[in-house]
Amino acid sequence: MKTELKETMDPTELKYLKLLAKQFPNIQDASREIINLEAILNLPKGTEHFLSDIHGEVEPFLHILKSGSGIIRKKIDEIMGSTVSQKEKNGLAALIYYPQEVLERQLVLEPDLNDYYEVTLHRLVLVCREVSSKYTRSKVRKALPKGFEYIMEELLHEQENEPNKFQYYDKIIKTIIEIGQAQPFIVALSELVQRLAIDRLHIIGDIYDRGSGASVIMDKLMGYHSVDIQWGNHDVVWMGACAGSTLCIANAIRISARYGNLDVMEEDYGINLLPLAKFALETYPEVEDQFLPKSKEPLLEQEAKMIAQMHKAISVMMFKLEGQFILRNPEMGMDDRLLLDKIDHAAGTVEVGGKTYPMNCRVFPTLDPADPHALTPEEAEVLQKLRSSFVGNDKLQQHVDFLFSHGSGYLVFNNNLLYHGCIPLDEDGEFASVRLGTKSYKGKALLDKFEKLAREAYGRRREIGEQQELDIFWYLWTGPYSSLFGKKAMTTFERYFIEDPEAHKEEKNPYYTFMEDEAFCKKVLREFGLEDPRARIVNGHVPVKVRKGESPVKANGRLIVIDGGLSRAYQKVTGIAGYTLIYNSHGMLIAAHEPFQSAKDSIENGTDIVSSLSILENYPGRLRVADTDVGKMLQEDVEDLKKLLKAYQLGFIK
Ligand SMILES: O=P(O)(O)OC[C@H]1O[C@](O)(COP(=O)(O)O)[C@@H](O)[C@@H]1O
Ligand SMILES: [Mn+2]
Repeated sequence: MKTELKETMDPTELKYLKLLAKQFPNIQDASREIINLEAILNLPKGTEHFLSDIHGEVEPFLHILKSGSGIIRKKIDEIMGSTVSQKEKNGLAALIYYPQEVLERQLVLEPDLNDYYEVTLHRLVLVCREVSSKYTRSKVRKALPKGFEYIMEELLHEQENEPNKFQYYDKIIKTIIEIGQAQPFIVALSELVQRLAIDRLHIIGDIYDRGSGASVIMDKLMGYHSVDIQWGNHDVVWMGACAGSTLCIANAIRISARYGNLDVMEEDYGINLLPLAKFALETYPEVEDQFLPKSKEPLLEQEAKMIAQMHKAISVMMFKLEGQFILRNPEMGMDDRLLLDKIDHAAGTVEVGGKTYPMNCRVFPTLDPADPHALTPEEAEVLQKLRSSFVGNDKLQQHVDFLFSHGSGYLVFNNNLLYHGCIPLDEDGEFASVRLGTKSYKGKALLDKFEKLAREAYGRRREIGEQQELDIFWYLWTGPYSSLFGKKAMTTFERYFIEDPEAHKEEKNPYYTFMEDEAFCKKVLREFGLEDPRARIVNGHVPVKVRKGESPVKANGRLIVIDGGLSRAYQKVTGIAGYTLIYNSHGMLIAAHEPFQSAKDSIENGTDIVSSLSILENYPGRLRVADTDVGKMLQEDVEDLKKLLKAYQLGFIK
């Protein structure tokens, strides 16, 4: 037997097993690990949570995150059934989401606080047990808050239904209250429920722009236990801005001005906008309506006026820089976006796509018709100052570093393909072939190349002398074959300066027609190595117009679009406040969210924002860790360990 194995054992394999033996130096250790891994493989698959197009809307984002898109409320229902009133269940959910705030209110409202604490602690432990039941003890232990680990473990694993254990269990809870630790304990348990309810968070792009809270959202994501991000077109603008692209910087400021968020930009990132303000006040004394901010809160007239002036100043700079970008990158095929040179200043018209339109504005004091894309010395100076504010910005850099370390252009994860925009197609539905440098790329290779170029540009940002080296970020924002943008052109210029809505239309890539087709989606999935009939594409970027009868589920369930419009500015178009997706061991659920009132409303009235959770697919058997990507790796580990065990048993390794 021994010789037989010796003859068949590959020397490289033996070498590998000897290395493995350093980690598991004897039969007992290797056996224990095999048993441990086999047990993990049989646990139910962890819950994944998908969010997209957050667009700086921090309050609804946090609420969706805290509530696990309704998963926690569902668990409460399952545990409490109809033994507890709806009102109490809502109250418990609100407590789990906002423990500090709810407890503060209870201090005033509750006639018998100790009784409230006791009931609440008992209930929280039940919920906590339920959400932790999917994990190994060791994983739960690692998630336990410092200081409370021991007691929490006791509570989570005690069988209080056993008569001789009940008193012990009950005493722990009573003592927590007696020694004045109920509040911190409730907070810790609530946060633990939030933490354990979701095993992995996926953000399908567009964290930035429109709303005011992107920086807070990034901080939250950086502290989250397990997250990946697929870059959105709005995110790459900020990534490019951080790398020093003046064009991306101008665009980030333009959008912040458009939505009245310049103050947040100054407060959150410490961007010094004074040079821009000074220049704008001197250069554009008149206010034009199209540059007034679309702000949720009414602004003081004077403030709105000043933002409008800055908005116009930075937009003109952006159009000039975009013109320079187009001229230095002829192969990118964006000549049709050269528009400043198509303005007839005397007639007050502009020619776009062979059609002449009247312009709603004739005031372009910094524009030289002979050289329309040249910056004036003052504009160049303003941009240089803004650039140094962005490039030397520690906080922005931390956020963008995180977008690079935890983000990518697309992701294949547990049988799903995740990306923000699209796979660029030709008119006939074939993967479009795009020339980048000396070669052409299409399908997966194109997305890989985009990502590689962005990573390289960011990695080299400190050595970069020419703006051209950062142009990949602008192409990803608005290029006709950008996988993040997915449209032929962005009509920003037209939407500022031409009244005719015909000129504002943006033509979508044929992808958005083909995405409805099951055979096409399967082809995309195959391109990314997903052959399983249950594989799916999860897409963001295009608001689902529920109001017009659109559905987030396309192509017989092979593709799901989860941009329902968290962005408040888009809710009138969509009719709801966004979709999110849950993928747990039972299957997939889509949560459709109603517009979010406020965290205050949830705290005071127990209101939630999930309007409905609908089942997209229910698997007949439960999915196990063995069915996941991590599970596949663990299975390989088990195989290796079994070989090691055999090598020990047969004496190849002593
Ligand atoms: O409504 P706004 O903020 O002016 O933005 C409109 C622009 O946003 C875009 O839709 C891109 O943003 P999204 O990625 O959120 O769709 C452009 O295509 C369009 O020109
Ligand atoms: Mn987008």
